[in-house]
Amino acid sequence: MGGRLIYLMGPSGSGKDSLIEAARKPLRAGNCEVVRRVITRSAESVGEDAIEVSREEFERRRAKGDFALSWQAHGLSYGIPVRIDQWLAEGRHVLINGSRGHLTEAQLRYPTLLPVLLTVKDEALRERLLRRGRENPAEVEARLRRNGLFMADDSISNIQIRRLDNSGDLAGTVANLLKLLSFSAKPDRT
Ligand SMILES: Nc1ncnc2c1ncn2[C@@H]1O[C@H](COP(=O)(O)OP(=O)(O)O)[C@@H](O)[C@H]1O
Ligand SMILES: O=P(O)(O)OC[C@H]1O[C@H](OP(=O)(O)OP(=O)(O)O)[C@H](O)[C@@H]1O
Repeated sequence: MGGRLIYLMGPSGSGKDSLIEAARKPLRAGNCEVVRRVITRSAESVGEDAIEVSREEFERRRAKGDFALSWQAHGLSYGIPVRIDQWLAEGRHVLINGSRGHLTEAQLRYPTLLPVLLTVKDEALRERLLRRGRENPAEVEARLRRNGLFMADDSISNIQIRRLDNSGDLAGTVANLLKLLSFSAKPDRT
């Protein structure tokens, strides 16, 4: 029986990377792999544990079929390595840092994926993005605008999405994620 794809999504700055880092060990212990994304983010940027490549290299890998899923946002390209298919076939669950804008396409390829939406109160989002300090103020505003578009568009709420609030402390969010997955990620529910 195959594993289940856990599709974590949420606005930039909501805490997806922080949550993934904090939950990595218990997820592994629960038979859930976390995949490193391939991103065309410049090498000097700090941030998630991702594989940074040039645009040319990204396109080369995409054309070669290296990605199970790929999308563009914030002027960057993001790819999910195709090795996740092997893990899923072996019965392991896989958690990915996904995109709200790519959810529909992702569901076409993975009909049983579990969509988990990380939310955070509006006022905290700008503050977190600014505190992270990776983007300049204009880029932060662009991310907030993008989030506003998703909030105004109810298309991502047409399917059953598990919501996880990260407005409080991270440890609480980790505990809630693990609780949610221990219930939802069982193979017999796929
Ligand atoms: N629960 C939390 N409480 C306070 N700060 C948080 C929390 N979760 C994340 N952060 C901080 O918010 C910023 C954005 O988090 P990050 O994980 O980079 O978000 P994302 O990956 O969704 O863009 C980081 O500076 C991070 O340390
Ligand atoms: O369609 P959306 O839901 O808006 O998502 C667009 C992209 O933004 C997020 O990345 P990330 O949080 O890494 O963006 P960042 O570059 O601001 O960190 C998410 O993981 C997607 O790759």
